[in-house]
Amino acid sequence: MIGGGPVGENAAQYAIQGSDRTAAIVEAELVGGECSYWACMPSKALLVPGSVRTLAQHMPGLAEQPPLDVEAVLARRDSFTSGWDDASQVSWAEEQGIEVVRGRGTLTGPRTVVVGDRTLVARHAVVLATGSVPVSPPIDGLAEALPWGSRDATAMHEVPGSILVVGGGVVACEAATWLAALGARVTLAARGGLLARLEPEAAEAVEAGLRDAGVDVRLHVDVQSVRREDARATGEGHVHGGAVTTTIDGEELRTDEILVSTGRRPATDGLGLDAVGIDELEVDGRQRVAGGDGWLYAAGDVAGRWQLTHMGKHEARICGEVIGVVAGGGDALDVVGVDEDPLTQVVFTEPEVAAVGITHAEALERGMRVERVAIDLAVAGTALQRDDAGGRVVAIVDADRDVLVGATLVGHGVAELLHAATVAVATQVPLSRLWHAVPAYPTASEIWLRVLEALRTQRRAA
Ligand SMILES: Cc1cc2nc3c(=O)[nH]c(=O)nc-3n(C[C@H](O)[C@H](O)[C@H](O)COP(=O)(O)OP(=O)(O)OC[C@H]3O[C@@H](n4cnc5c(N)ncnc54)[C@H](O)[C@@H]3O)c2cc1C
Ligand SMILES: NC(=O)c1ccc[n+]([C@@H]2O[C@H](COP(=O)([O-])OP(=O)(O)OC[C@H]3O[C@@H](n4cnc5c(N)ncnc54)[C@H](O)[C@@H]3O)[C@@H](O)[C@H]2O)c1
Repeated sequence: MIGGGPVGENAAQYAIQGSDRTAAIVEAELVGGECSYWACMPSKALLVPGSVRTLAQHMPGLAEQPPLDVEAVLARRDSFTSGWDDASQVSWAEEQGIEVVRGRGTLTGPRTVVVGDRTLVARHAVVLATGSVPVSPPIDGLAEALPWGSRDATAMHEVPGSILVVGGGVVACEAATWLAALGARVTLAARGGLLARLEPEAAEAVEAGLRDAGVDVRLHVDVQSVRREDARATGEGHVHGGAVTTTIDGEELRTDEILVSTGRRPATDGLGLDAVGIDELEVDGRQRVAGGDGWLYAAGDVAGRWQLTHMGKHEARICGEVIGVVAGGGDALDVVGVDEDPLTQVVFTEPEVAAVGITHAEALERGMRVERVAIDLAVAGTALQRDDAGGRVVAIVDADRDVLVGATLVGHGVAELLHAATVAVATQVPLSRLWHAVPAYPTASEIWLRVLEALRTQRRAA
């Protein structure tokens, strides 16, 4: 494996488990990758305290909430990143029989990876699991201002008094949420709307939530130039010098810091793809790289299908299984591929967004005869959980096959409601059967009964 993030770890484990094969993970930084140290884990650790406080604020009987104790929140975040020490993950790899090779790996020929002065030659396969790197827009003066990236925001050691978050995707929305909860004055500037790839209900609710939290949300704007006279490389997670002046649609904004969260691209620089005759990295449903002659695989962010840990690990499990089957003389096609598997995602903002499968717009693009149901997230189970319960559920149905192909929930705590919809979408259970899956009372899951009832009403009216 080149790259020891969650995907490289999982692919290695699945490729060798139950066999006498061996695996090596080549890792340039920390085993556990971006996810463990600068992405999923620290970001969620920073978001949970704010979410708990908002819940308490809407729960009669709980004392008035003081501001968050920033030091305690950052210390808890540090415990989730093990102080940026990967010793436990290295031990895990070694226990699985996986060797960890420190350094940057480069392909130099078929099955051959060079790491420093070491050359590793794989008997069966090489898996590219190098993740992704942030992209920075070509804004005048931005690079010279030494802006924060997502690593600074997740590994934050001091909370800037004020910060401009550039971008309208998941990183921007989540980072604006935790920065505001921790006391920063936040402005968010995006060139489009928020969370553009999700149902419009998600963007509307997240925008309202950010505004409620005091974030100045500026959408469909042009960030034209950035000026920072006193830019200093003070280190990751520290404010990088003096004030930043940003021109947005001709208007100047002065903040203590600026965070760039404008997307990521596959980490293929310096990987040596040209040495093995590959111009562009493309994978099939079994994670085999096109043009790789059967020995080269890619999974996770670098493979370019999606940029999510759980989806990358799903690819890794299939990739590892395929490697094992092929090494044992079998056919890769014996393993069911990932092609048709639905995407699941949770955006951990206030309110949360949880989505599976395709949106209404995607269903129409595919030429489906589609039914869309959108109802309020209002059942006894949600109302009991908090006084400001609310939100929406959108269900997308393929009318010809009578199956759910997409669902989006927007509301507090909806993350844990998603898997029921995921099971329905992934297994394509006919809705007539789903009617017999009775949700317990009074739980939030009753919302799925309401969706089916709304669909019946809609059908009767049509
Ligand atoms: C702020 C933020 C929050 C996120 N939150 C979530 C979330 O809540 N849930 C979710 O599902 N996803 C989340 N993501 C996305 C998630 O982090 C990625 O999808 C996931 O990390 C991808 O895993 P990976 O193993 O493919 O890559 P990575 O985790 O990036 O790991 C790749 C590893 O490869 C190493 N590497 C790269 N090149 C080389 C080389 N040439 N030689 C040796 N090693 C190399 C890197 O050092 C790194 O350790 C978040 C992303 C960000 C930025
Ligand atoms: N909870 C989660 O699962 C989670 C959390 C964080 C990140 N992620 C993953 O990480 C990936 C990267 O996230 P991201 O938010 O960086 O990327 P993204 O592609 O989701 O969003 C990029 C945003 O930046 C905006 N943008 C681009 N150029 C701009 C400019 N010049 N000025 C203003 N806005 C500009 C785009 O319009 C878009 O809104 C996502 O694909 C997501 O899957 C997941």
